[in-house]
Amino acid sequence: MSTDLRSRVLTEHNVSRETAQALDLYVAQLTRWQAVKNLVGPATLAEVWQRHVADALQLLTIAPEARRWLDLGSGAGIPGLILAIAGRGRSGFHVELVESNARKCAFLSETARLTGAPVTVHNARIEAVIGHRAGIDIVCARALAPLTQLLAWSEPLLTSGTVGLFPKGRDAAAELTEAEDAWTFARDLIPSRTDSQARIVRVTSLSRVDP
Ligand SMILES: C[S@@+](CC[C@H](N)C(=O)[O-])C[C@H]1O[C@@H](n2cnc3c(N)ncnc32)[C@H](O)[C@@H]1O
Repeated sequence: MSTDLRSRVLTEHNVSRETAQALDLYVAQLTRWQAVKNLVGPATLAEVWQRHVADALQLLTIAPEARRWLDLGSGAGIPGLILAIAGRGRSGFHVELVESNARKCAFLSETARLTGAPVTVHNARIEAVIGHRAGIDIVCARALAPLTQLLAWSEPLLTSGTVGLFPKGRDAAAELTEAEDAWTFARDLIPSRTDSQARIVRVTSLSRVDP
């Protein structure tokens, strides 16, 4: 682990000592489970503070007022569990994590318990749960599916006032073009703080394109 990177990330995000301890616990858990369960790309663990922690925390800076989050395809809790750890001191802050892989859900539940992160873990497929969610401020998903698919899954929320935040790589513009064939929506492309090539697509006011 790079101590410099850790310090830089904690300073940039103005993280309290308690939250820093909880994030350290998250990283320790990820490292421990990774040895046997392979939760993230092995090469990314050496840069966990930049590639995963900072990449997740930047969403809080985009939506500082949001309290109720839904993270689709959470995997090892990126971004959802990291957001919950950082936001746990904020009144009403809560993150729902949807993940179909039971092994990853075991990691999410154990790490949330150890860090005191306010989450609900849904060990389920997105299709089975998303139509039953309400009162969600932000739906997010990283490294899960092309934007068109993310919009299709999130339709019940994005047509009802929820905002979508979808971190994307250098193909963000192409994914937007494809999505605009099927959907009408307002959107911004926000530069990523962790990768100069990457963008976070913010989506609001979704509706289907008339046939
Ligand atoms: C490539 S990983 C990304 C994980 C994490 N968001 C990240 O950025 O590191 C995608 C995750 O989504 C989960 N997943 C894929 N399709 C899903 C579905 N339909 N419902 C629930 N989870 C799903 C997979 O099990 C996997 O853990």
